[in-house]
Amino acid sequence: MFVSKSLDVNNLGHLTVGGLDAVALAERYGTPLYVMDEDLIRENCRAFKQSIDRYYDGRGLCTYASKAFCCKAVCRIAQEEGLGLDVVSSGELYTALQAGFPMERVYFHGNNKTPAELTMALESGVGQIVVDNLEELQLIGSLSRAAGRETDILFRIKPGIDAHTHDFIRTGQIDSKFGLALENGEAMEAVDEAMAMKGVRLKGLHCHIGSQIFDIAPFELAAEVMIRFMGEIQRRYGKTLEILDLGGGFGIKYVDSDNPSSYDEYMQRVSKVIHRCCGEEGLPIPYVVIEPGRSIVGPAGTTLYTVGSVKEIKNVRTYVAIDGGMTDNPRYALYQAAYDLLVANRAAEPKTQTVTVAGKCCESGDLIQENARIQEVGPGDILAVLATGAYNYSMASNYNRIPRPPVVMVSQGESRLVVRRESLEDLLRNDL
Ligand SMILES: Cc1ncc(COP(=O)(O)O)c(C=O)c1O
Ligand SMILES: N[C@@H](CCCC[NH3+])C(=O)O
Repeated sequence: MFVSKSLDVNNLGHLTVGGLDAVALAERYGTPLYVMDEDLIRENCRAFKQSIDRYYDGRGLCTYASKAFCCKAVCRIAQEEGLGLDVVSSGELYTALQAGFPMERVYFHGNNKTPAELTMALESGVGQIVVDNLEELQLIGSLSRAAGRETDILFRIKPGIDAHTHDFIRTGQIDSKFGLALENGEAMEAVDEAMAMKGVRLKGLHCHIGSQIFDIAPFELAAEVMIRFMGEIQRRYGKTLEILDLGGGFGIKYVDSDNPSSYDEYMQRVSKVIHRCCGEEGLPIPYVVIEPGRSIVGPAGTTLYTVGSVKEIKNVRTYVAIDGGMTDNPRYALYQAAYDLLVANRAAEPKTQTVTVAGKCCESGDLIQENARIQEVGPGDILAVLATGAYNYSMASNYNRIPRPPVVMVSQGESRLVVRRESLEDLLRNDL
């Protein structure tokens, strides 16, 4: 009935998230409110971990891509579930450090890491740095040598694959700001430089072909391209790379028409390709890393808003205005992302009208969804937007000086605050 198994309807006809009444949560914590089902996050972590253990005989790692939703509580969950962590900035790294995340299981990504970020990563003992470009390679080399150490690196490779997803979240093709291309030789040039360089140890390769991808075929193709390149490196240098990081990108169900493949099927099919290609190239099976973000936290999140005005413009459309908007969920404004929504206090009723849900920012494009089917709705109702656990809180802003909403985790029938609501004083904390 719902896009996420976290959701249900109780005998009051209210939406429940992780078994708790959404209307009661909205009353207790206020709106807008992000609610995350901790049990579902843990279930997703375990499903990925078990799968990778099964297909690679325990020689692999599921790292959680923290960009999807980063706070101390989620880093602790990833740690407790035995996952690694993908970070892309000093802020995400700092969050992981403050959460006590084991640094050897951290992979540091990013297409333009600053010298300060790289220094912080080296000083914190980050396990692997995923190098994006030649300038970064030089920088890591010199920082490592100055510190009298050797740093384990992977190269981010563009496998030249065009995955079917929104243009802004496609990253595997040659025209991408991320990584080193194979076609024009720059990836091998980087390998040559790394092999000759003191201060770095080339441990492996990484690719990430995009996000919200439903087909398994482009992932299989990427794995094959990467193993072939590992074979080339082996023949050129007699060096066997140990790690193959295949990134994340697995699609989730936002609306009924979305039909994601099972993650286990993805793992099985990709591992088959890896086993076959390694056999053909005469390579041992590498330590395989994956980096799901959206698929771990996305389905676990629900955002709750209070409806303010309902503006019916005859023969045009009906705007339902909420007390949040693009500041807590910019995904419709950015990608026209589809979401399922409902009136949480009338969740059992049929959806009888079509509305546009608008935020409160001074911006006409501040919409959460257009032409959304929804129950009868009026001022004071609680509107729920479903499957908002990924790239909502983490992409929130303070535009119009709107404070960011809090995050509540629900687990085993209890709720707890894991990120406080920003206060007006918080908004001024850096003003002089
Ligand atoms: C390098 C890298 N790894 C992992 C991810 C996580 O992707 P997703 O949230 O789609 O699983 C991303 C974001 O697309 C990424 O850029
Ligand atoms: N932020 C994007 C995805 C980018 C993934 C990060 N590389 C989204 O909301 O879909």
